[in-house]
Amino acid sequence: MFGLRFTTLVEAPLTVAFDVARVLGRPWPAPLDEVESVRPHSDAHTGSGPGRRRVTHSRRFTPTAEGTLVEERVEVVGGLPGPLGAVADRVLRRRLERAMTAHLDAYAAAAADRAQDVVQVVGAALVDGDRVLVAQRSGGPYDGCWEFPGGKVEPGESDLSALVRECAEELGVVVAPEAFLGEVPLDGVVAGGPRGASTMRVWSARVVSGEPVAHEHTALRWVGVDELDGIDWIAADRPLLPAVRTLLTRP
Ligand SMILES: Nc1nc2c([nH]c(=O)n2[C@H]2C[C@H](O)[C@@H](COP(=O)(O)OP(=O)(O)OP(=O)(O)O)O2)c(=O)[nH]1
Repeated sequence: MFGLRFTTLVEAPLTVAFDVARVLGRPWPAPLDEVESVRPHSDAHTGSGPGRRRVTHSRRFTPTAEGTLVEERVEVVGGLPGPLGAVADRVLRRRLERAMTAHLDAYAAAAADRAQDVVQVVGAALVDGDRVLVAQRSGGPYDGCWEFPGGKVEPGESDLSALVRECAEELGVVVAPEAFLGEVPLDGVVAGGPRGASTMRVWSARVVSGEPVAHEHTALRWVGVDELDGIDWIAADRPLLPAVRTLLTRP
């Protein structure tokens, strides 16, 4: 019995990191059965391995400021008892390590490549003391819903440059991004891409120059922690609220 753990940082949004991992599968021939799958956060598969062993392969996808951190665990149980079994386990372990390392390099490159075709959205949780700025969308499918100021990242643009540019265009202010708060999958079609492929990545930020004015939204509001839940948010944004609440209540 032994276990292996691998971590890979993928320059791709959560959804792309997850979907590409699923397409590529794993670098050994025996198929595994799915135990669970929570797109785009985790999956686990199990099945028979060589020499009457049982193999379980689980993956967890975590958003970070730099990209998606993919943690993989391969657990191998069973096999021959005694010293012979220990030797066989060592050989299999080395084979799996080599195969997984090559596989993960190819995977990271494929996911980064695929990410080029998926338009990303960035959002700013602009904080002033114990309040955060929310903006009411004007027109389109989310007309009247509230959101974080932000928008689509342009080709070749970094997430943070897009965040600063969008806040300047939408609110007429200069902002300084601070902490990465999280990433949520967007259900809809973004910029004509595949449905459900894009995500929004949100940072906390502060206004360093100017006073926010609604250039593109119907209205702006500074809200406190008690008002957060009652707002008619775009549904995709709700999973970010615990992180925003923490921002507003920290001493
Ligand atoms: N800005 C923003 N967009 C969000 C949020 N939640 C959410 O699902 N979205 C979706 C709505 C849109 O499909 C997409 C953002 O596109 P956008 O229309 O705001 O982008 P943009 O400012 O670049 O707009 P445009 O130049 O194409 O008009 O992300 C949010 O909190 N803020």
